[in-house]
Amino acid sequence: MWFSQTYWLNYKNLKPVRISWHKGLNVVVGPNASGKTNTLEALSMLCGWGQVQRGKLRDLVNWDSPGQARLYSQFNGEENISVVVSIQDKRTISVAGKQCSASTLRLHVPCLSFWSDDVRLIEGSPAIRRNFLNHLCATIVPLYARRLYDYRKLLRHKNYILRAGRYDDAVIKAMAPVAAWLWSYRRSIVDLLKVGLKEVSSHLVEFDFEVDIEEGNKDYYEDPLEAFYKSLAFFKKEEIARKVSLVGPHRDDLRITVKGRPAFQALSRGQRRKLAVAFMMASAKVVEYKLKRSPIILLDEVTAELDREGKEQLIKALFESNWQVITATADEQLGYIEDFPAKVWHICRGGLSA
Ligand SMILES: Nc1ncnc2c1ncn2[C@@H]1O[C@H](COP(=O)(O)OP(=O)(O)OP(=O)(O)O)[C@@H](O)[C@H]1O
Repeated sequence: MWFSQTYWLNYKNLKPVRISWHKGLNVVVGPNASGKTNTLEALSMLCGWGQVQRGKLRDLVNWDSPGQARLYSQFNGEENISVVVSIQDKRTISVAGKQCSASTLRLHVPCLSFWSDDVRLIEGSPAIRRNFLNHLCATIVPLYARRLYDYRKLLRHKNYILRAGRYDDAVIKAMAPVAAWLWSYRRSIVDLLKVGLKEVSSHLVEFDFEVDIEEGNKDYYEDPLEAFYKSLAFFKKEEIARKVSLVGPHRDDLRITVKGRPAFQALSRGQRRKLAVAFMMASAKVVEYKLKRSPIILLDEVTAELDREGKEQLIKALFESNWQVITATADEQLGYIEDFPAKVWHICRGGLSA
């Protein structure tokens, strides 16, 4: 899928403008605070995702013109559809004139984004890697988001009971099938992610690395349901003593190593950024394998901290991906790379132009 035309009104600092996007690689160049992230955020919302930073929906409406913010897009590709997103105190989405949910829209237009903080995928806490996996799994199967929500609700309840100094087998019984489902699904996606990483990383990273999922204190048993019960039995005393739930998908992590060492120790910042981008591109491959649709890729400040060679490698890899990629950068020199294979857009004070 790809954005063919967009139009926005009253969205943050963005000036109303009709844009006909290039089907391949697009680069939005502009100084700080010009509206690059806002542009990518508006595009991401048109694909059914939420705000980049937590806050009220009302904060997305232009401060000087209270009312509604409206985003429009025509998508082409595996399907030709028009999408309208209206934002005020709540968000409403319509696809081809009919109201629909964000998760349904995400299935029509799979979109993966990489925000400047996502470089922490390699060096940050396990929660960041779990979020990455959750985002990918939910893009492919909307039911995943529902199961995750149910699991988190049960987990909160279990922790509440543990804090009260009790242990409740009924909660465990309710949690077990959901935990087993999440573990199985995550593992199948990580297996595909490894295939995707093999395909994309040779163009992007010059070092070998290993990836695997580390399931939250799970003992090895073929059947994940059995593994959940057996691991819980093993950790029961410790859970009661520490008053916290220690076994389950909420403790999962993606183990990323280079020559047996954690990647965050073994790699420079630029290398970590390249590896994070490789993960993002590999996840786009997974979406393509599973949904049989080309994903749209949104990248914010992805070339920061890369040397000239790294930037050229990345641009080449993005160009050759055959996906629609829209990337934003403050790096004015990027557009001047020789034979630059992208459509360059300029943004200044919220006004986007060719
Ligand atoms: N609701 C709003 N109405 C009007 N302006 C807003 C609103 N919300 C945010 N802004 C402004 O949008 C401006 C641009 O933000 P954005 O994050 O897109 O910049 P950027 O081009 O990505 O900058 P940087 O290169 O520094 O990351 C900010 O200066 C912010 O004050």
